[in-house]
Amino acid sequence: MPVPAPRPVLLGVSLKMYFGHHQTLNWARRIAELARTHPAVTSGAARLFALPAFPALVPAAGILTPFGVQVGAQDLATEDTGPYTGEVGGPLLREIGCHYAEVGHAERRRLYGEGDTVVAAKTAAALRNGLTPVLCVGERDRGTPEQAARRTVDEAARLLQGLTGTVVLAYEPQWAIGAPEPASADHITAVCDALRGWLDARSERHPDSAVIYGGSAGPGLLTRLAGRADGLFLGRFAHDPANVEAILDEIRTPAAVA
Ligand SMILES: O=C[C@H](O)COP(=O)(O)O
Repeated sequence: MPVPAPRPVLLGVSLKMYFGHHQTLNWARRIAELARTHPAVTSGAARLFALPAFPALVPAAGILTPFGVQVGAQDLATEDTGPYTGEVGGPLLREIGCHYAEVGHAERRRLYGEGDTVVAAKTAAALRNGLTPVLCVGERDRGTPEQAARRTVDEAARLLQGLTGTVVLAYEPQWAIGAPEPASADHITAVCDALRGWLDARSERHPDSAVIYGGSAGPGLLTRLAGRADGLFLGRFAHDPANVEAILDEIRTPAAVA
């Protein structure tokens, strides 16, 4: 039986609300140049995606997608169209070239009161509009890896109940977001292994899905995770493209393996 090809490492970046418009586009140009030239990307060993603020989506997609870097929104409406002032719906996001929509980030839960019902409805909205949800899951308080794994798998199961389609599960322990350091490699791998096992048992419902880690992720972490996560979901440490390059340098390319 042929050996399945290893999954490409998936590196996503959410710019949150950190950058201005021109700053976003300058950053996107640097990332596009990395995607054009870095062997980890050109060999197919790594895939990149970026989630800028809504107004930058169209120009950022114009800069990034020609080099295979997919873009996505940091949020989307539960509804597709109608009288929802200030919201942005999945059909529009799809129309302007989004591939991803992030849902369930801890900041949206904590600051904007989004709970499981809203997060599940946004996940459904993404899937029915052909967008891959980047579904953030993760425990609020620091505990043991076993507790975190149990809680996080339960959360994913709750939020994806009755839904089918490719998803990216972004494991983000809430206590590690905006921190000086990520969670320990042992903690991350225990939870990512549990999420991977859960997804693999549902591969017909959620084909080609990925489990990535976010929460103060930066250079060096992929190496410490030794392939036990499908990639990283980066925040502050991706603001400097040199850090993205350093992370890409950690990924073994087919040429480097041979
Ligand atoms: O969306 C990204 C995560 O919340 C991680 O952000 P951070 O790396 O700045 O902690």
